[in-house]
Formats: sequence, structure tokens, C-alpha cells
Amino acid sequence: MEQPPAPLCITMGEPAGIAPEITAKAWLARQDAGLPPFFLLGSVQAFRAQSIACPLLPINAPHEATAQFQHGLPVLELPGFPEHITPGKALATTAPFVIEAITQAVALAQQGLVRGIVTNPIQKSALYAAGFQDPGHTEFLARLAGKPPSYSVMMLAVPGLRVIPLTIHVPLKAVPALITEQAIRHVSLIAHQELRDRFGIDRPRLAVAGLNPHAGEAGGIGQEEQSIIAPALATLKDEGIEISGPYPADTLFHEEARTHYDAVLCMYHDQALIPLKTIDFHRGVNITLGLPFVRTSPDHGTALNIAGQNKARPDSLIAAIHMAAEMTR
Ligand SMILES: NC(=O)c1ccc[n+]([C@@H]2O[C@H](COP(=O)([O-])OP(=O)(O)OC[C@H]3O[C@@H](n4cnc5c(N)ncnc54)[C@H](O)[C@@H]3O)[C@@H](O)[C@H]2O)c1
Ligand SMILES: N[C@H](C(=O)O)[C@H](O)COP(=O)(O)O
Repeated sequence: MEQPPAPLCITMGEPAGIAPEITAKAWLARQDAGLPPFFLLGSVQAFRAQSIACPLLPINAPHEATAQFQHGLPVLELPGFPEHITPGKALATTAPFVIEAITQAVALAQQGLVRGIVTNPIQKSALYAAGFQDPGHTEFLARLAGKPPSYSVMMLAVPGLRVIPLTIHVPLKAVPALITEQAIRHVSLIAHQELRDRFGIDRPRLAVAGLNPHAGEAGGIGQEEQSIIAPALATLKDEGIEISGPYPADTLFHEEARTHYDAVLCMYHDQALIPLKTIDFHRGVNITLGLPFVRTSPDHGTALNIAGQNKARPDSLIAAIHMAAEMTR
């Protein structure tokens, strides 16, 4: 008899943020939303600290989650949960616990004990204060997978739009120097392969945004398009990749334009994420491409300003769970 797929692992994220609340709400919506079995890798204390009413079922191993899933939210307890959590107040002292949840989730995925990983939002500033070396999950997960931090690729998706920032969590002033033919090539090839292999798009169509206004106006407003981006695209086209641009970014995202490509490669974080989160904030999903396991996350952060107030919407986490299930079907 065919074994059911392993459950999805949801990491704790920042326990003082909305993660406990949206995880509980996703579990409560499991039937209406048609969610596959998942468990939380973290601590039941996080739910108690925020007085979240949800049946919690401690498990000792991922495979126990499937049988328990209909009766309560399975929780695989990690040691070291901080003594006291104040909703809305992220502390650097919590960072080791937050980081350990991600590390352990990757170990479970590499052992084939979980179907994929869905990460709850982390408070980057708190982790940085605790000495966390990476800009975020995207780079940290690459390192845990034995790759350089720059190997993995960030893609965010809503129905009808996929965006891929070439540069991620770097100051804007650092972006131009990071726009190289090598970087464009690396990200484009990984995106092409994963859109084909994980998303079933036989011939992925990639569009590329310019860096400068009007894509440099034929060199009149900056040179990156002519000297770096266009030559990189020409080489990729010669290798059979369906890629076009660089286009003026301000006319790449309207409804009709979005029908001409399967994903758009943008030059920096907000060039990609502003249109995506504007179009459909609550259904956005963050996907890390290039990893040997599937990882998705909600498109939003810790929402400290509403933590503990029963105001958080689980929609994006639910979409991330669906996406991870789809990618591992
Ligand atoms: N995937 C991740 O780990 C991830 C993603 C984005 C931001 N972050 C981190 O989260 C922290 C806060 O980031 P931010 O303030 O830029 O963005 P944010 O997404 O946490 O909050 C932006 C606004 O959206 C609201 N919001 C967010 N999620 C919501 C939800 N599910 N329901 C209702 N309202 C919601 C918040 O209340 C806030 O007003 C930062 O440390 C950032 O680095 C992490
Ligand atoms: N750039 C993402 C966003 O703003 O939605 C978010 O920070 C997630 O980054 P990581 O997955 O690398 O933590």
C-alpha cells in the first residue's frame, strides 16, 4: 500500500510575532482550506504565551503528525524556548531558538522525514543583534544545504505574477555593483530550471527589468542596461533560454504586460516586492529556488504591531502551505 507523503514542517519563526497566531488559524482552517498534514517545529510555550486557543498535540517525530493532524496542531518541541515572551517584543535572546528551528527543519528535510519546509517569519533585526550572519532565510538555507549563501534564489508569487529579485537584502547603494553578467546568468538559469521542473512550465518565459528609469533610455540615464544586462541576456538567449529585456520596470507589471512572461527578474528587492505585495499582499508566497528541498514562506513578516491581538490573517501562510504541497506533489 502506498505510504502517505510525509508531513510539512512549519518552523516557529519569531515567537513574539504573529507566527503562533497564524499557525493556529491555518490549522483551524485546515479542512475548509484543504491543507495537507503539517506540524510546528518550535514550542507549545509560544501558543500559551499568546493565549492562543488551539488544541496542541506534542509529537516525538514528524511521522506522528499525519495521524494526529485532524485532532490537534502537532508540535515537535525544541528545547531552549525562552523563559518569557511578550507579544510584539522580539528579543535577541530568542534568536538561538529561532535559528535552531530552521536548522533542525533542514536536517529533517535532508533526511527525507518531512515533505518540505514552510518557515514562519523571523525578526531579522533581532537575529542580527544576536550575531546572525546571513541577511535572511534565503542565504541561511543555502549554507545549511552546503551551498554558498548567494546560491539560492528568492522568488515571490501571487496568482498571475512571479517576481525574482536579483539582489535581496542589501542597501540600495550597493545594488549597481552587484548587477553582473555572472549573477544574472546564475539566477536566470536556476529560475528557468525550477519553473520547468517544479512548476511544470515547459518553456519558461523570463522578462528582465532594467535598473534605471526607462531602462536607461538608450544609455542616456545610466549604462547598466547596455553594458551588463543586455549582453547577459543575449548569451542566455543563444543557449536557448527564453529571456527578454531589459524593459522599463514601470510598464512591466500591469495586467496585460503580465501575460507576456512567467516570471520577471528584477534588479532589487523593492522593485520586485512592491508590485507583488500591492497586487495581492495576503496571497503572496515567498519561495526559495535552488535548494535540494522545498521551502516556502508567507510573503509578510512578524507584524509585531499586531501580535497578540487576534488581528493577523493566516491567508499568506495558508498559500505558502499550499505552494509547498504543490511543489512536492
Ligand atoms: N519571511 C520572513 O521571514 C519575513 C518576510 C518579511 C519581513 N520579515 C521581517 O519581519 C519584520 C517586520 O517586517 P515589516 O514590518 O517590513 O513587514 P510586516 O509584513 O511584518 O508588516 C507590514 C505591515 O503588514 C501587516 N501585516 C503583516 N502580516 C500580516 C498578516 N498576516 N495579517 C494582517 N496584517 C499583516 C503588519 O501589521 C504591518 O502593518 C522585519 O524584521 C522583517 O525583516 C520576515
Ligand atoms: N524578502 C522577503 C520579503 O520581504 O517578503 C523576506 O524578507 C523573506 O526573506 P527570507 O526568506 O530570506 O527570510
